[in-house]
Amino acid sequence: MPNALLVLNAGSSSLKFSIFLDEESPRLLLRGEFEALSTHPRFTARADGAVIGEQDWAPGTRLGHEGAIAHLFAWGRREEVLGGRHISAVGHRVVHGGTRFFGPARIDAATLAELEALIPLAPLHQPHCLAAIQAVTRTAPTVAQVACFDTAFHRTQPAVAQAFALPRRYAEEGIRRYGFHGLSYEYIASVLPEVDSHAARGRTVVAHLGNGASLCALLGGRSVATTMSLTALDGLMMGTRCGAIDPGVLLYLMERHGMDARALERLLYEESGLLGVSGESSDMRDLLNRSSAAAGEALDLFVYRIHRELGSLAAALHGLDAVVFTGGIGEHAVPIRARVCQGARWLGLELDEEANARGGPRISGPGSRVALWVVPTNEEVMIARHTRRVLCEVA
Ligand SMILES: Nc1ncnc2c1ncn2[C@@H]1O[C@H](COP(=O)(O)OP(=O)(O)O)[C@@H](O)[C@H]1O
Ligand SMILES: CC(=O)OP(=O)(O)O
Ligand SMILES: [Mg+2]
Repeated sequence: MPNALLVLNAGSSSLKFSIFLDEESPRLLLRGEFEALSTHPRFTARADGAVIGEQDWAPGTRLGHEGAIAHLFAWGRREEVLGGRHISAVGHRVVHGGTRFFGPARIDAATLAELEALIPLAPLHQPHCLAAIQAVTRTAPTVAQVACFDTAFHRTQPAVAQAFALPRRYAEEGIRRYGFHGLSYEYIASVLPEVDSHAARGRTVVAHLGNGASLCALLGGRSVATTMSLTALDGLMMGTRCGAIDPGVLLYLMERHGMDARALERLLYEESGLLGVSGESSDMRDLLNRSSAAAGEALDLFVYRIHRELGSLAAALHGLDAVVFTGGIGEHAVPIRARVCQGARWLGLELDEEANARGGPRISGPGSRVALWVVPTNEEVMIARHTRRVLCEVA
């Protein structure tokens, strides 16, 4: 009987998990989430859409990643949950792999120390990924753990796409463009040959529009450019992040508002984007239901920034054969997809409005020069595949 692989994607206040059968093509058994880990924790697990596990803690309970992981392992040991299978390995989404990690890596104390040094490059994500790793080490010290990086897929980019126009010594220190959402792009690249073989061989922009948002230019399925860079702040406007910004703005805020690094970090990562511009919400579904002028302006800017960056990636690809929408917004926000496509008609995008309203998968009209698709992403299955491969190589 195959064992089970646990996949963890740790956020600041949530922990998403999936459990796969540990076999050559890992198959999903169940998935779930812990929400509001430090305020009002709630655990839900589903298999085939049906709820198979639920728990609520009292308001004010600080469960944290450690408590959540202990609960998850104890729950998973129940006979009715995994049928007596035990968790043989844990795969983690780790946002930043820096210059050292260009592929998934088995986690040991030395790896963990290197990943800790990258916290300043991903302050919104990396501490939580590492907290989950440490919690698993304490709860289940003998279980093998593998880190799968959001940065790794972009290592195929040409040197020019990875460079900043700064003095060379900074590049040598690792200050360069990395790019993120790589597990999502890798998954899309892996299914693209079945979705659209022409796009898979050709020039495709994938729009991963979620809470964090970025675009990636794929040439023959390999990343050649992306909108995020050293950190997950660059490029598109996001839920609470500003996206690309004139560095002069930061100098001004330091000089005139006396802001230090911590204050700027909070402003740029947590108080900007849809939340900052609307003053109302960071959540796209919520904003689409609001009628205030500020909410409208936030949506206008979100779409405008995608238009600008889409043009930039089409330039990096010297043309465009397909656009794929994915992520929570890309998969579900019908009006946002419509506005993105309408404003990019000059690039050859012709939307089929009915297909878009249905959610695709193909949403381009018959006359469209550029094929348009909606493809749900699956970062978790990518992590499960990598984890298995790394551990099989080691064994
Ligand atoms: N039906 C929907 N319509 C519009 N937006 C949606 C819908 N479902 C989810 N979203 C949006 O997707 C975003 C979350 O994307 P997701 O990829 O799940 O984020 P995360 O980066 O946290 O994984 C939120 O802004 C949410 O409002
Ligand atoms: C890298 C990143 O932005 O991730 P997320 O979309 O999960 O915030
Ligand atoms: Mg995400």
